[in-house]
Amino acid sequence: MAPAKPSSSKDTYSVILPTFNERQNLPIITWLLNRTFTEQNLDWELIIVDDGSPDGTQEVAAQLVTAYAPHVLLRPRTGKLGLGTAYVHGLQSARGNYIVIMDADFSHHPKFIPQMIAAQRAGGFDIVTGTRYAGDGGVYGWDLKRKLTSKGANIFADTVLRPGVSDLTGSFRLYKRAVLERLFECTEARGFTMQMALAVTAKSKGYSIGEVPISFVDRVYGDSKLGGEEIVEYAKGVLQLWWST
Ligand SMILES: Nc1nc2c(ncn2[C@@H]2O[C@H](COP(=O)(O)OP(=O)(O)O[C@H]3O[C@H](CO)[C@@H](O)[C@H](O)[C@@H]3O)[C@@H](O)[C@H]2O)c(=O)[nH]1
Ligand SMILES: [Mg+2]
Repeated sequence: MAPAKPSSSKDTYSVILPTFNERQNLPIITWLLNRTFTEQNLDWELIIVDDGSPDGTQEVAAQLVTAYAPHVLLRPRTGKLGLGTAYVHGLQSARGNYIVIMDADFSHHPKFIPQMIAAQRAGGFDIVTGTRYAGDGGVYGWDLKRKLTSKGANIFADTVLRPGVSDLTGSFRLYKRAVLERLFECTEARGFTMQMALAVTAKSKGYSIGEVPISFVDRVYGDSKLGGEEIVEYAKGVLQLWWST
């Protein structure tokens, strides 16, 4: 799909970037985001929600706030409070009418953002989700166990809930701000289950979801924070949603 055409619209895109031990990734992802939005002539901001990373991520973020002023904001929290509440926290400071949620470790590459914006504009979608499991999308660098976990999680949720979204666990998404606010209000899940719960709830409320195939490349620096506990929580979350819808 063609990238979004340069625009002089009044739209503002707020990128919410949760970080935990992303000192090495943060400067490069910020540079790429700045280049991407500048090339597209789009108004943008980056909101870094760091949870007291012991590796010094916040010190790096503070330098980026100065270097990219006024585009970068740091909204730190004192402890590791999880991905879902980090999004909610970041949204409180966002001024954009569109919100991009993504990871800081390059598994979600900024180069896909113009395609997501173009898809949103073309289809008028409430949400556009990056998908690893449709079209040219794919996953690179994961071992077999992680690939099976991810694919299995999607098949499980799709079989139980039938939402018609090809990548339910992916978190690289563009939302209309009002839609995300509404979904946060009516979705209890705040762990790794949240991505799936947001997509399923969105569908049940009649919001439209477009898809853009993405290449998800495993991180080079740092470690994933996904563990066995999150997988059990995910399975419980699918069943709870099934029960309540
Ligand atoms: N602030 C904050 N950030 C966090 C926390 N835990 C993780 N992060 C940040 O959230 C992003 C994703 O964390 P990863 O640890 O890299 O997750 P992953 O295992 O690669 O999982 C990704 O893929 C899954 C789908 O397969 C997604 O479900 C998941 O949301 C994420 O995108 C990274 O930017 C990481 O620094 C936390 O407790 N607090
Ligand atoms: Mg990752």
